[in-house]
Amino acid sequence: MSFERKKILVLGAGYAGLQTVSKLQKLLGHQDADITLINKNEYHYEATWLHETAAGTIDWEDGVYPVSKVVDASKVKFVPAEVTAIHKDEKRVETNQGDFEYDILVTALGFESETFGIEGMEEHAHSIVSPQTALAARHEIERNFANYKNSGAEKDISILVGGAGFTGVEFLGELVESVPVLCEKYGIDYSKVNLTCVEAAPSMLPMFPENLTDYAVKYLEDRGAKFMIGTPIVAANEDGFVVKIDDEEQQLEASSVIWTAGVRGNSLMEESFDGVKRGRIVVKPDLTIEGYEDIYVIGDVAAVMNGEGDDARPYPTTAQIAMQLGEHVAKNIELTLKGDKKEPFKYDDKGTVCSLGSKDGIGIVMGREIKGKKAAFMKRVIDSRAILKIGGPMLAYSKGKFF
Ligand SMILES: Cc1cc2nc3c(=O)[nH]c(=O)nc-3n(C[C@H](O)[C@H](O)[C@H](O)COP(=O)(O)OP(=O)(O)OC[C@H]3O[C@@H](n4cnc5c(N)ncnc54)[C@H](O)[C@@H]3O)c2cc1C
Repeated sequence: MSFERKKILVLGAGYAGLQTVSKLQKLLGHQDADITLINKNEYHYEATWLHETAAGTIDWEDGVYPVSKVVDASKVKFVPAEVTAIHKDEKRVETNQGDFEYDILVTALGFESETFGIEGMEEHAHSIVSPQTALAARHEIERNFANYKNSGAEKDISILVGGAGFTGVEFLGELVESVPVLCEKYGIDYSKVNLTCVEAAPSMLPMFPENLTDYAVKYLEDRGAKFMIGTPIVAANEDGFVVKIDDEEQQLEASSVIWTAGVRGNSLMEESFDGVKRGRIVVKPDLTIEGYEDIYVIGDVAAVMNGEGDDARPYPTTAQIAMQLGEHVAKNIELTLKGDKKEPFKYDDKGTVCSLGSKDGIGIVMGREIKGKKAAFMKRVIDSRAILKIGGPMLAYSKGKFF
């Protein structure tokens, strides 16, 4: 391939950014481009495993690996740095380690917590959006058990989970596994622990049919979880959540409060681009943004539209689509460098599996409903496949969920 050597800058080493780099280094030769990857940490974390870290069913190190395990240093320069500003008209990115210029930019800065302005939520609730926040939640949960007997043991241990969406349900699935272990470790009767999930919407897990949702609820209720569905949280405070029941505000007391009900795209997006809503910008079918042929936006900071005109709706932001977007951007960059036309992105939805701890789950895979052990097995396949696709067989062997 012969063409002018362009500077390609990739921001973020999550599923989208790291998949872009992994594919680019396969598609391009050493002399074809200057590729730089910038990420806040030296490591990549499996964001889809964070609820496991938060509940304490895995160690946080299990869900992370060094970015250097994926990056071919002869083709890609990896810079651990925090992006602080994107100057789209100057083709320049500012970081805490200096400025970087680019010809082609791939923005893949991922998600952060969204509390929808609920009073006190940011201050009083833990979120599950990074290894650090997940670890903080886990430590607080365990502290309650460790201190239970010293505290006079008058009150039950109560854990409140805000949101019965995908993350909330997966987190509860882990909690019903880890809490009995904590009870045993600290000599506490399981009946002294309350696990309550509060959800504003009248139903939960809208991506699954009712029979699968009912299965998940029964599985979790049988193991001690309680659900308060159709119950809006109006505030969080040091005692727990304030909820609205029959138009009356009521305090729910808790020793630990975890908010799982909202994520948004990185807030750097609003500061850098126009027309950004909740950290997400609408991308064109070729995954660039309007007016900027050389800026690709992918992963949780992108609104990738499904359909056309007024009926168009963004696809849900998931790791599955983030990885497909990363691969597609790498292909479009290769095409551009060769002087060819970029191709439109087509999403291949392979389905969704929601885990209920390590041994159970529900899901729809290739259009077929699954539940129980089969779903748990499928989840391990999906988790390990992500590592295989990005990092290859050796990394999947050391970090995947089968060995
Ligand atoms: C608990 C949980 C369970 C989930 N389960 C599933 C699931 O089962 N299936 C599924 O498909 N999806 C799931 N998701 C959603 C999925 O994790 C996200 O859609 C996915 O992580 C998005 O990938 P991304 O690459 O866009 O962003 P991210 O994974 O968020 O990666 C962004 C990267 O950018 C870095 N970064 C951020 N800001 C800066 C900065 N200023 N400077 C430099 N670097 C920066 C971050 O450190 C990170 O490495 C789950 C999410 C959570 C929280």
